[in-house]
Amino acid sequence: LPNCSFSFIGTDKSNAILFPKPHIPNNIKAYSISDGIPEGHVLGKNPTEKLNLFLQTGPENLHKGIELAEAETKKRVTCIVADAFVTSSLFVAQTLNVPWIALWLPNSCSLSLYFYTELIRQHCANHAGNTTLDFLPGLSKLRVEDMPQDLLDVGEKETVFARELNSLGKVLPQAKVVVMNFFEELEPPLFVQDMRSKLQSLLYVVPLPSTLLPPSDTDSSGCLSWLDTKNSKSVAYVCFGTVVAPPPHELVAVAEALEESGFPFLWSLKEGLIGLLPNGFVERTKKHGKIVSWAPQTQVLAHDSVGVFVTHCGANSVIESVSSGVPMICKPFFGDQVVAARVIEDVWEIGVIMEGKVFTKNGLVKSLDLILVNQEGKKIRDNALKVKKTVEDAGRPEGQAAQDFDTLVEVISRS
Ligand SMILES: O=c1ccn([C@@H]2O[C@H](COP(=O)(O)OP(=O)(O)O[C@H]3O[C@H](CO)[C@@H](O)[C@H](O)[C@H]3O)[C@@H](O)[C@H]2O)c(=O)[nH]1
Repeated sequence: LPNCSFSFIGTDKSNAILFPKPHIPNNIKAYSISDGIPEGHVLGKNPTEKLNLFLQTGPENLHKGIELAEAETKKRVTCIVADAFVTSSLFVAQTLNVPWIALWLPNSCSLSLYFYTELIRQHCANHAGNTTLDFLPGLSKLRVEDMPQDLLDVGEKETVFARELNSLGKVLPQAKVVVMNFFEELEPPLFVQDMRSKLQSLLYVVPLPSTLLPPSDTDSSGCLSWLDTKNSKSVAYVCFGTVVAPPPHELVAVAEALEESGFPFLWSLKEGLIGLLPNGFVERTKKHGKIVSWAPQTQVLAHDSVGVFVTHCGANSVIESVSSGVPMICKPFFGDQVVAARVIEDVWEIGVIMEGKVFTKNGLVKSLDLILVNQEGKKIRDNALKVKKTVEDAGRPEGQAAQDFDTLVEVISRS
């Protein structure tokens, strides 16, 4: 839409990361609003603290961003496209009398939970952890133990972030469009049907097959050339995304498992965490292991040498893994990650969840053996390749993603 102006409202910090990047078209301009973090406040370890502080700033903060954009462009805002859980953006859209388009960026299936909150809470209060939630359309494999804590916390325990999420069942039907960051072709059909019956419009936009995914930043750490020296499907790639980190004893268990199993491994591990690894681990595993603080993940997963992804199941990691046909060993931490892990293990059958959702040396060695070499893992490996094929087909010009993209462009340009 070269004739439309897009004002991207973010915090100073997020804009500073995004906007120096190449490929940003000229008609997108960034405006910064408050991140809600009080001056001098030191953030704790809880990954959602930042979100809570930002969400507390409410609609006034967003209004300020819109005022900045309107003053500079001398144009009126005609449509708001926002992260679904920033629900105050709906109120801003209503005040301005413009359509609200909500983006659901976490793992897609987790959206269902916010339409069945009360039923889920009752079910969880009365059933054991391994009981399935048979009443969830298309997601009857989900279990009580897979339910995000944020969904179950009520009263004083409910954070601002949780409150926003838990209100989505009422809020999202007011969106002109809800956009999923996933492939409709991989969703359980009953889930999609159920969501469509509750929303004005549901579009599946964005991801393309791995070959077309935008490249991650350069391979300055030499991951790809290192992978070139390894055998096909032999390497375990380990990465837990940008937000979470396993507790120290689990990091040690991962290291011990990688050392004991002897499989080649590539580990993207934040610099500050290397000191937590067992003494001498880096030196001892130098021959078959490589640790970097940032890997070009999309290309790593698309590399033929990678045979398994040890992941926290963040939505982008899942998309990148399924696009490349790489089976997963799942260690979800919170929220949508836990739901995705269950879908990976029990719906697509392209991976396994760590027992008890905890890393232990023996547990991880067992899972690596299963996926990389054992005959019993063949079905998982084959399924991962089938899923890759589905994604490739879904990304073709005549596929649903391309059609939904055109529909979204039309909705925005008409508003
Ligand atoms: O060394 C690295 C590490 C990460 N990445 C990229 O960073 C992104 C990480 O995204 P994701 O897998 O979604 O993880 P997080 O950013 O940690 O995920 C947060 O955001 C997701 C999307 O809303 C949610 O699904 C998660 O629960 C939440 O933790 C991916 O594109 C990776 O390719 C790299 O390229 N190299």
